[in-house]
Amino acid sequence: MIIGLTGSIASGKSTVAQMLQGYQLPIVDADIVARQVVEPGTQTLQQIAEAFGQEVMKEDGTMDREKVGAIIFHEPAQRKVLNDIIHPAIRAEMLRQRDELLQNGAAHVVMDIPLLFESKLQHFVDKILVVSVTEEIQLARLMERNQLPESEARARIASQLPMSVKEKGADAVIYNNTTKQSTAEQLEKILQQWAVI
Ligand SMILES: CC(C)(COP(=O)(O)OP(=O)(O)OC[C@H]1O[C@@H](n2cnc3c(N)ncnc32)[C@H](O)[C@@H]1O)[C@@H](O)C(=O)NCCC(=O)NCCS
Ligand SMILES: Nc1ncnc2c1ncn2[C@@H]1O[C@H](COP(=O)(O)OP(=O)(O)OP(=O)(O)O)[C@@H](O)[C@H]1O
Repeated sequence: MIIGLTGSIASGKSTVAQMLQGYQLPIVDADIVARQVVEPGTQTLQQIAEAFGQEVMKEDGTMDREKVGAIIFHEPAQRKVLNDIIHPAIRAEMLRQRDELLQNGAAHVVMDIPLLFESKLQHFVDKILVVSVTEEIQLARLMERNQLPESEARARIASQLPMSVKEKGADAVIYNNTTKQSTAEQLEKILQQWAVI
């Protein structure tokens, strides 16, 4: 079974992904792939430098993530420019990693895709698991984790679909508002229901 793990920014996807790894389930992580496809020397990075200018490049030849983030989380048109360049590369690499795991005998693969709904990638997966939090907790955890002022954190949250839309499209929802223990218990029940464990 291919499980799509999604939710909004700072909802707790990585936290749940770590728990899934504890069940020996292999993960394909879109955020990691998004870093791999812009490594120095890639065509994708070259296209980003052409579109956004040399000022988004660091001296060591890597992409300045902070600068790109400051642009694209505030300007929808610029976000589309970046997405149009980077998303095809991310998709191709994610499918390659998924197929490699399946060929190597994995019975189940988890695909951690923050923008699964925004990018309409439901067809990539068999079941969709959404990690949900209230906006208040999401905001507090995002500000704390990324050391962001409230305005920056709100801009990032606003750049994604509302949590309620993601919950509607889910096969199962984990409510990650309280303890990690509660989250782990909800996850275990879902995996049992889906006969993954
Ligand atoms: C803008 C970038 C450089 C900021 O880098 P940074 O290290 O600060 O954040 P990171 O990559 O860890 O992403 C954190 C979270 O931001 C959200 N996010 C990232 N990109 C986007 C986007 N284009 N639209 C909406 N939300 C996004 C996701 O929830 C993601 O999990 C980076 O996020 C990026 O390259 N984004 C484009 C690729 C993409 O869409 N990634 C999301 C997964 S496919
Ligand atoms: N149940 C919880 N209780 C307390 N803190 C939590 C809980 N779940 C997650 N966190 C914390 O909230 C922050 C966001 O969680 P996490 O990084 O797992 O989210 P994410 O959905 O993967 O985020 P992103 O979309 O940005 O990659 C982290 O600092 C994490 O340690």
